Amino acid sequence: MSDTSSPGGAAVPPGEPPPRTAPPALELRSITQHFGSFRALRDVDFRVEAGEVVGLLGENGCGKSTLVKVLAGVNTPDAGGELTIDGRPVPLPLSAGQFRDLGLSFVHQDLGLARTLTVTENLMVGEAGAAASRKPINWRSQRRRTRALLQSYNVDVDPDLPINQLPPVGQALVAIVRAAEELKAYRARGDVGHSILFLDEPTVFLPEDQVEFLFELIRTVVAGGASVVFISHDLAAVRAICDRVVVLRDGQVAGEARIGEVDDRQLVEMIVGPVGGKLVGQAQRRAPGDDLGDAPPRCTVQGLRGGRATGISFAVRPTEIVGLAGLLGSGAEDVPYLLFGARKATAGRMTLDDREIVLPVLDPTTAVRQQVAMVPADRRRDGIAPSLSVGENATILVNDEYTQAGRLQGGRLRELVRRQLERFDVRPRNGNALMGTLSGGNAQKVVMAKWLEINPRLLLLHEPTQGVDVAARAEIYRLIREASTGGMATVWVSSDFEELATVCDRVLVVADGEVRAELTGDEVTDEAISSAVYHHTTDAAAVLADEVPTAS
Ligand SMILES: Nc1ncnc2c1ncn2[C@@H]1O[C@H](COP(=O)(O)OP(=O)(O)OP(=O)(O)O)[C@@H](O)[C@H]1O
Repeated sequence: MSDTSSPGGAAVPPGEPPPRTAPPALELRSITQHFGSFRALRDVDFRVEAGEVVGLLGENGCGKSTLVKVLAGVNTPDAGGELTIDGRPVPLPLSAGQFRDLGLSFVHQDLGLARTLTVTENLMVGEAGAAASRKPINWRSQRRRTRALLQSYNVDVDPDLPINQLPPVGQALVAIVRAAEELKAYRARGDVGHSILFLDEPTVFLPEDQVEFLFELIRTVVAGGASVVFISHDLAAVRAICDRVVVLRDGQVAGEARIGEVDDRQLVEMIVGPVGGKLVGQAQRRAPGDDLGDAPPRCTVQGLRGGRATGISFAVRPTEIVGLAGLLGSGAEDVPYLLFGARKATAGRMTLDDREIVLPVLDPTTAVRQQVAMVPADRRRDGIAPSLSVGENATILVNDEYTQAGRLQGGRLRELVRRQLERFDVRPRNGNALMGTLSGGNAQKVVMAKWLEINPRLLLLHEPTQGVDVAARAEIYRLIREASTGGMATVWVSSDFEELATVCDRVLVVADGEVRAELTGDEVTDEAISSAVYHHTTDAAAVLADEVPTAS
């Protein structure tokens, strides 16, 4: 760990802390934040030097988003905290929208887009608000400008589509473009101080092949003289783009380091404490000797069509975890939704044990009745009810089993929730907390708990560990492996090939809507999956423009 001062102006090469010559671009001191009696932040000091990319790391629920929301004017911290920007004190709390005048710009975890408005409408929000003119909006020229703007960032989304009809990756790219444009507009005012872009888990929605887009954007932002705060659980991404990391644990600063001075194990130990290092890279593959034998398939899928899938067939045996790997647009990401009936298949049959399911007429209610579970990628939209309690969310699918003479058995349900929160290490361990107040990763753990409670025969997963911290991720791998020993068949779709290599018994490579290759046993490695995916994809530059919506 080092003194990580750096100068004003230029980007700092990793591992070389030069002497400090200018005040930090931003400095927070003694920030404490209570929510009721719960203390989410305690005496946090945090600074960002000019031209620096700072990684803000820590376990799910440690307070990263809470700190960022203090700067966004969303949270009102306790009295006593201080903020300086370019050495000038700025009184706290900040008012809503004040961040724009301070040169701060945000991509929040929930992206902060107006979901029912179009891409064009979202990208002009700031501009329209700033323009005092009362002239009617010329939509045709707005759309043209939006298209040109998106093109300048190499983002291929339809300006006329409402945000909620874009896939998560498209939504994330729009939010990132909007934030970058806000910074540009601030700098264009001239005679302004430093500017800072805050990215709260931006890689969550970005498949591997889109992450480089984000890095390029960060480099451009820094080259333009701005700084970036990068919140992520993706340590490879942190290592690739950050100069320095600051780690929070339980709402306090647990340490900081220049990225070149710590290896992965040290980084993980800074985040989760000494035990954490043991968890990293721990494969959750089938135990030696526990082979699948010649058990007949539990689930067989034949001729699945819908979305980008043009004829996908495969089988999964009891206890087996089968990964589907493909680039965005390959069709792999459609499979869970089609097999759950969340999106209508145009053709295909699934056999689950001895029951045949005609996929084009399947709906989610029937799927659940057949003990098919699905953890969607976009949990904010499809996975949780934010205004219900954590307990209600976790038990919503099994209420019938806890009802007697038309009345819910409160005591038994509370006991179930207690066990679920314990098993999935959900923090805080409070079943009465509102789901919407949970941190992103903890919300994902509740979604997993909810689905595993129905004892699935078939578990469908789409990016199940996005936004989940490194220790909790290892725990989720273990819990799914444990649940599968009861005979559950699992289909795991992820753009994180390292994750597939860690958990899957077998990986199917999907390209152009079909299964093109199969990797088994020792072939299931990160490198082999990646190479097979690129080898079999004829058009690796899959586009977003004609991407289908992720769920109905
Ligand atoms: N508005 C709120 N009301 C009550 N509790 C809240 C509120 N916002 C956040 N919290 C709590 O504060 C703690 C910190 O949450 P925060 O979202 O900052 O975590 P995080 O570090 O960003 O986690 P993750 O990596 O999972 O996104 C959590 O326990 C969360 O439940």
